[in-house]
Formats: sequence, structure tokens, C-alpha cells
Amino acid sequence: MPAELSPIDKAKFVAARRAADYVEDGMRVGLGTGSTAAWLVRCLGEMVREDGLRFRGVPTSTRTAELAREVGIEVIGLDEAKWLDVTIDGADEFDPELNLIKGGGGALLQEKIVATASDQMIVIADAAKEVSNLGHFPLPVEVVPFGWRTTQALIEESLVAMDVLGRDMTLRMAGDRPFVTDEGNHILDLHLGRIGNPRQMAMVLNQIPGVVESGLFIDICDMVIVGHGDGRVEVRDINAGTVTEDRLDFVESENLFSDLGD
Ligand SMILES: O=C(CO)[C@H](O)[C@H](O)COP(=O)(O)O
Repeated sequence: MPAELSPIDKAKFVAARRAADYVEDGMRVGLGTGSTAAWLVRCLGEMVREDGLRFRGVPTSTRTAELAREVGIEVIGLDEAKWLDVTIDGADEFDPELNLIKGGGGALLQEKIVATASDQMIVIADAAKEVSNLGHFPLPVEVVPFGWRTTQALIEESLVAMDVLGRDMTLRMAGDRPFVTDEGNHILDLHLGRIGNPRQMAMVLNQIPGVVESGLFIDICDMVIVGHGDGRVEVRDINAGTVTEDRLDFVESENLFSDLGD
């Protein structure tokens, strides 16, 4: 058991813990990927074991599926679930309209499919993920391995046509090999600095043959729960247009903290 969590892990934990309250008996729930989503999965696992919560989870990656099974969550596939009550996931950035950049963990494709097949998407994030404009975080674009350099050139052409400055692009690596997603694809990270029109960017990227999906989540997220290191939690609800704030007691739990990392 770690002696002390960092403020960032505390922030991720309180956001995840607050979001777990949205899961009710009988629900089908999309389970995101990443370190914040891993806190959610641990919290939900504890609620299953300690409080008898009964729900079925649809994981968005093999990593999340493994953790969910480990903590006692019943795991099903999306086609079995068909439609989900809620998906709870992390994000790399969110803007005032609750548009997102996701895919830092490489799971953007399953994450987008699962979130889109849900009545509601809740994002859990530490405060550092909030931005006025998306794009400081490199935008992940999933591309098929076949002809990926040609796809890269087509993306570059499209960025030129959109007058986008700062078009640096890198193939994501895992050691000395290209990173491979759960779907067997590669990821190009677009270092754009600022995305002036995320909606247009998402549409343009999705029209390029070879691009499977981009990490821009436009009009998909309904609510962001922002966690702070001191236990404060803010809930941004796009429909209600409200910001509510409360504070969670940071209760240390040996079970939850025994397997830090994602
Ligand atoms: O999109 C994702 C994975 O593909 C993650 O949700 C995103 O990268 C945030 O990760 P973390 O919670 O570790 O900061």
C-alpha cells in the first residue's frame, strides 16, 4: 500500500468516486480506459464486493477488461449489451462545450463506439484537463497500418487546406516499434497547439481514407466531473448548464490503493 497518493491521483480518485454514484443496479455501463478510469473501475469493484451493487460493464480496452474482471465486475461485450445506460471515461482535454480530446491511452476507437452507444457519457478528470481551446494535447488519430505514410500525407494536405499552422505529426511508438491499438491499427499524434474549429477538424479527418477515427469527441459528452487534490468535486452538466460543487472525504481504502497504476 503506497504511503501517500499524489494530489493528481487524489483528484482522479475523487472524480471517479463521485461518478461511481451514477451507477445503479441493473445498469449496463461503459467502462473507460486510462488511469482515471482505472480508479472508477476500482471504486465500482469495491461497491460490487462491499455493497452488493449489480451491474454489467462494457470495457473499452483489454486493459480495462482485465482490471474489471479482477475487481469482481461482470464484463460483457457491446454487442451483448446493445445499448448502455451510461459510459464513464477519462479525457486528455475538455473545453467549455464539453468537447474532448481522447486517445492518450490509445483506446479512442472503442471509447468512441461505446460512448456513442450510451444514453449518457460522463467524463472524469482532474482540473488540469480543462482548456479554453482543444489542441495543446497532441490529437491522436487512429490509422490503418496499410499505407499509413500515404494517410499521413493526406492528413497533412487537409491541414494545409484548413490553414492549420503547426502541423507536426508523429507516429506513436511502443519501444522501437509502432504502437498497435486493440484493433490492430497505428496512431498518429497531431501536434497542433490549438484547434480553432474542432467540429470541422473531426469531419475532415474522418473523410480521409485510412483514417479510422480521431480522438475528437464532439457533442458526445454530457457531463464532466472535475476532481481536485483537496477532495473538491465540480460537476459540469451540459444539459442543465450548471456547475455544482461538493467535497468528498478522502477515505483511504487498502483494497483500492493496493494496485496503483493502470
Ligand atoms: O482517452 C484515454 C485513453 O485512450 C484516456 O481517457 C485519456 O488518455 C486520459 O487518461 P488518464 O485518465 O490516464 O489521464
